[in-house]
Amino acid sequence: MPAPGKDYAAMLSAGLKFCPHARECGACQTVNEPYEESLLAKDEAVYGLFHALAEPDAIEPIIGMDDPFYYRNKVISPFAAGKRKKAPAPAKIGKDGRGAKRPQKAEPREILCGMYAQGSHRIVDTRHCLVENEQAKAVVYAVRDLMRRWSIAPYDEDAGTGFLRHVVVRAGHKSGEVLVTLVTNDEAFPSSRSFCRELVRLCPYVTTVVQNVNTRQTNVVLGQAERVLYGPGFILDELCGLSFRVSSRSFYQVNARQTEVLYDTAISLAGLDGTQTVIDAYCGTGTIGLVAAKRGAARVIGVDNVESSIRDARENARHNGAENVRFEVADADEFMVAMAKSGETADVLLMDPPRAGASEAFLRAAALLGPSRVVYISCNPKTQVRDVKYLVDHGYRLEKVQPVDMFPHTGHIESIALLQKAPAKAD
Ligand SMILES: C[S@@+](CC[C@H](N)C(=O)[O-])C[C@H]1O[C@@H](n2cnc3c(N)ncnc32)[C@H](O)[C@@H]1O
Repeated sequence: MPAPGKDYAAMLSAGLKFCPHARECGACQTVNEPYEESLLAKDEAVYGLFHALAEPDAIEPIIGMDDPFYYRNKVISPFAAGKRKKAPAPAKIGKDGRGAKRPQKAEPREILCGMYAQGSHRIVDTRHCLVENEQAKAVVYAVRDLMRRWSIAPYDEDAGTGFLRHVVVRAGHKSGEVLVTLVTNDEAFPSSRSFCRELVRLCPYVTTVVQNVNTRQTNVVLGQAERVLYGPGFILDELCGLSFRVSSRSFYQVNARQTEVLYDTAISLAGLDGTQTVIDAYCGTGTIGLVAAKRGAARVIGVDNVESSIRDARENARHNGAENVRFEVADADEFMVAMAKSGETADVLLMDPPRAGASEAFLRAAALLGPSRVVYISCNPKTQVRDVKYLVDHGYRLEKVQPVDMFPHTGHIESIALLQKAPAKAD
């Protein structure tokens, strides 16, 4: 077999996938390399980080995907004006007027969409992306075509002018429902109803469209204000046999197929036997906590600081018939500190913080609360190992590290660490 990554023509003729945008886009650093090699590199990185804190056989090899393509169920694209097309050279006109042509209308500027090239705001057209959900990607290009036809101006980030800034598309991996968020630079959206009607005609799998208004000059994609333009304003999707509601601003894992593997692994590491109180810290829409509630937790308390996520989490509890759960909107640090002070107890702490990891205040309160197990899910093992070390220094043992490949072809690593409270030392 030819060495993939070295000879693209050979790769294609061997039936292997090849990303034509890889060099320019830069989001998937290893997409044109053999998948197994990138898994080995991730294994080495995790081993390098954790080996000083755990027994060598406690660090498991990464769980990869059988089919590591088109897995991203969330697709984001900016819009911007491209270069104006060159005007044709003026025709030579004879004295008798021969050669004269009617003046041409100025060509409209191209509208660019796709992804920002790594570390820049230059848009690369990534139509043939190998990791994004294909239906969601088609929506991006349908929106771009409608912008052209309806003369909707793309946003100009330097001048702060133009109308459509971004589109964010989320596809339910089991339900097939698709949520489209149009991020606009103005609240007024004339003809939004006919725009949505046409979008749904072009992409009939779109089940809801939301307008998000972001008028600030910022790199943050979403603004605060939203209104539903079409459909219910959220999609439903299934994970681990439960149904989840996902709305525009709520966190939802981008690789749903591997999320099931991640949650199955985390819940089995939690060792639930029907008696435990479980905290689901940084719970998002309550997904992992609800799976725990259905698989052996006596009681689950979830906390997240995004209001819409908690609204979704409560709705998710209701429509999955989970009565042994409670979700709170709060800062996770404040929640943990209050919980530790109140004298309440918890047996298992499930935690899944953002890339920055947990704060020392959170970890101090966790150690004080003293759950017998901590199952720490992270999308950044560098901050995870820092936090694990804190817990190891404060009475816990690192029992297992299980990486799961949530982001194939990229350098990103997701891993689960299981910590167990070490027995108190006899004096
Ligand atoms: C990696 S996501 C995990 C979500 C969820 N466990 C899941 O699997 O879908 C991190 C979550 O932390 C929340 N978050 C970030 N900072 C927080 C804070 N200081 N307090 C509470 N939640 C926070 C975010 O809103 C987001 O939902």
